[in-house]
Amino acid sequence: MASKDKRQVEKNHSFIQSVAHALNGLRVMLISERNFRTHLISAALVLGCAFLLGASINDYLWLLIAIFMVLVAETVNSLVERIVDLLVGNHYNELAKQAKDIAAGGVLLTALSAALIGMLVLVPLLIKLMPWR
Ligand SMILES: Nc1ncnc2c1ncn2[C@@H]1O[C@H](COP(=O)(O)OP(=O)(O)OP(=O)(O)O)[C@@H](O)[C@H]1O
Repeated sequence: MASKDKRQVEKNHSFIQSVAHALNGLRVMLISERNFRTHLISAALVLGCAFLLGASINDYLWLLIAIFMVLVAETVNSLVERIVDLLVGNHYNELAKQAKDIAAGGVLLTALSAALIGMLVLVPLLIKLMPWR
């Protein structure tokens, strides 16, 4: 139950309403952010590989931390984009550019560290399966 009044501007009245609005935020991310969808698909592929390679609970823990780090960074990036757009609209502004580029840089950092974590977890599992071992 999001809100009966679609134009609600006052505080949420219940925990359920807060969760409903948070879920709506994730729905907006899914619908409007292509990179968020790409990260979700990559995450599903990595978890699928981990399953096929017989990953341990510890391996899944590292992978899940890496995956959620990227997803959270992507939501913060989208949040910054929207706030900047609200403030400056379609006008070029050097601080707006810096704010958006810095937020995107944060996503890049998390994506690079997630790729590193993914390799550190999956490559040893792959090597274990090699016939010459
Ligand atoms: N108002 C602005 N003033 C100056 N530069 C801007 C402005 N809006 C966007 N930019 C530049 O254009 C880039 C892309 O803009 P924006 O982040 O809105 O697009 P996007 O496609 O949603 O990005 P992403 O790929 O991170 O989702 C920004 O990183 C920034 O460099």
